[in-house]
Amino acid sequence: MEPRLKIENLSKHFLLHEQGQQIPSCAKVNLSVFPGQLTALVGPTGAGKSSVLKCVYRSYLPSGGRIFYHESNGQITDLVSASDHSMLALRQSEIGFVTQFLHCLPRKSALDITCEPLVSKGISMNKAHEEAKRLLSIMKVPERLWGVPPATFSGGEKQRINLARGLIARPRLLLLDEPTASLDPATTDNVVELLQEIKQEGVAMLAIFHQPELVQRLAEHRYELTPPQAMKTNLETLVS
Ligand SMILES: Nc1ncnc2c1ncn2[C@@H]1O[C@H](COP(=O)(O)OP(=O)(O)OP(=O)(O)O)[C@@H](O)[C@H]1O
Repeated sequence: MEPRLKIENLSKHFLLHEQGQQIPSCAKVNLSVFPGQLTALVGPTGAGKSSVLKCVYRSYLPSGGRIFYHESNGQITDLVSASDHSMLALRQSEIGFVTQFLHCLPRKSALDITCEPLVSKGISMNKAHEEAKRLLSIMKVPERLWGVPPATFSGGEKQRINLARGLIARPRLLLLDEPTASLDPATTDNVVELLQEIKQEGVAMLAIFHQPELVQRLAEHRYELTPPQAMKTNLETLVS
């Protein structure tokens, strides 16, 4: 089977100019993600797991390597060198990212926030509302909260909205950064079931889970990262 995502020799480091220091974040990462399967990123704190996801989504610009993504039109795009315009288009139509945190416009109801990705794909508001209600029920968000803006929700409630919104449009590649971190066991079980359901639909996933038990239940592949060595560098050497 062809991978939907193939990462080759990916590295990311940050340059702290004031301290004259280079902070390595991840290095020599090589992995593949296949349609209908989940690859889990594992490793200790600071090993660079989130940085890998951010490089794929291009919130971070990689320092080296290649990230090949197989688009729905058959084209293979290197996400390291793709234009910002192409990246935005892929984020809108094919690549989704669910983190622990919900960033959204104030004064929009939880239901409308959940619907947004479907509506922007041209699905009617009625259909989008129906699917959003199905997902919010699975996530055990109480119905009384559906019409309320999530700004005042608890951490766990916000995370449920975030997940429902991230899954509703069925991206072809789904990046998950500890999506169940503040959920109770019953809701976590529902999320696992939902992720299994969308895996069967062919969605490819690259994910970080806090609980090793979830890796065991959901992942076809594991990729272990080790923290790269911190380097103190002379900035003059770096820029020359
Ligand atoms: N924006 C940034 N600026 C500077 N350093 C960063 C930045 N983002 C990440 N790092 C550094 O890169 C390293 C890897 O961080 P990252 O968050 O990717 O690790 P992680 O494996 O996801 O950790 P955790 O399991 O604790 O979430 C850390 O040393 C971190 O301090």
